[in-house]
Amino acid sequence: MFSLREFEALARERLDPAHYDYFAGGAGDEVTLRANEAAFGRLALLPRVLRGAEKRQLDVTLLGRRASMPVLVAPTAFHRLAHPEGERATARAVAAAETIMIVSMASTVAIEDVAAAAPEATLWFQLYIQPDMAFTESIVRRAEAAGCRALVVTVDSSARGRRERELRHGFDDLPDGMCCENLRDGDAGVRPIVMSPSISWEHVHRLRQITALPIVLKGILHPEDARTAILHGAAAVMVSNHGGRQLDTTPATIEMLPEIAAAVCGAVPVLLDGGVRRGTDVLKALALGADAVAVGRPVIWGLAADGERGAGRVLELLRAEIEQALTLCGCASVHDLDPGMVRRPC
Ligand SMILES: Cc1cc2nc3c(=O)[nH]c(=O)nc-3n(C[C@H](O)[C@H](O)[C@H](O)COP(=O)(O)O)c2cc1C
Ligand SMILES: O=C(O)C(=O)c1ccccc1
Repeated sequence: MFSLREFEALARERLDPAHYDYFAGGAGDEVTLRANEAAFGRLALLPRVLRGAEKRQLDVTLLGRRASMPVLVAPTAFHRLAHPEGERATARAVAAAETIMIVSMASTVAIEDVAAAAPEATLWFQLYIQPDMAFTESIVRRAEAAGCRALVVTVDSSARGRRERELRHGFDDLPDGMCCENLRDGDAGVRPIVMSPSISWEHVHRLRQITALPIVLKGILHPEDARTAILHGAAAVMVSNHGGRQLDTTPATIEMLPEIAAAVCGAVPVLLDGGVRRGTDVLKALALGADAVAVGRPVIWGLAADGERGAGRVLELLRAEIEQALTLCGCASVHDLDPGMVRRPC
């Protein structure tokens, strides 16, 4: 396997078609799903030459934790649909790669068990704020106790995206023996995840009173919301359109990045996900103002192909591609990239 795309092809062969389409699909006409990847393709890298740097530095520090490269694992639900070890395998691959896994609130392995499977991994916990704030607080306590280092609050999901591939397969529940383990509520069983239109900045404010963990807001697309996020004490913002799975026809994330980076103006780290498939995509995002990126589907394709090894291989392919592209761009470090190295051909 020599590229992330080959993993997707293999995953498609291996997975139940309903599960493949759950992972691969987007909302509506999948305009945004395609736009995320296509927008990277329209950008050109403008390399510098003869800058004589022997070694390259890929590591970054985010919210006080080192990652060996500027690539995180985005939160994605239901890893056990891709591999029996599920999120345990992903976390082990992330620990070996020395990067950061954002564990989905909708993981099919409980956050405590993900942490136990990979004690060395840096884990952040993704949260959909539930209107029942007492229940939200109990989930936050579990994430804290499991050793998660940040809360990544997803803010692009005031309703569930309408994904026609899921509707066509009638995919609306996990198979027997699998559930959202983080949603267990004592004798009440497993609660459904509520995506509520009532969630507001006020809830972010209340969450900050509940926990001392840094709060990352995921799903920011409007520069004005990036400014508001900082005013509300966000420790980082994540530019994301949920991989095209929520509101269709939003812009590609890489297209909004320059404006958001300008609005944030270095106040907090800026992360980006959506359509990152190559090391050159990572360089473009860093050049345009991201501190790091995250990958969603590619990790699932790796997991489906070969469990921990496959997810690990996906991360190592990206690392090798980043190192290669940095070298050819004349950069000794990921910090040497700047907006002048990215061109949009007219
Ligand atoms: C199958 C799948 C499940 C996802 N589940 C979640 C989730 O539980 N929480 C969340 O915040 N984002 C979720 N996302 C969105 C990802 O975090 C991320 O924004 C997106 O996948 C990035 O795009 P990429 O897949 O093109 O890399 C999911 C995405 C996919 C593909
Ligand atoms: O599928 C998704 O994109 C997603 O975010 C999600 C949220 C809750 C449960 C399952 C998946």
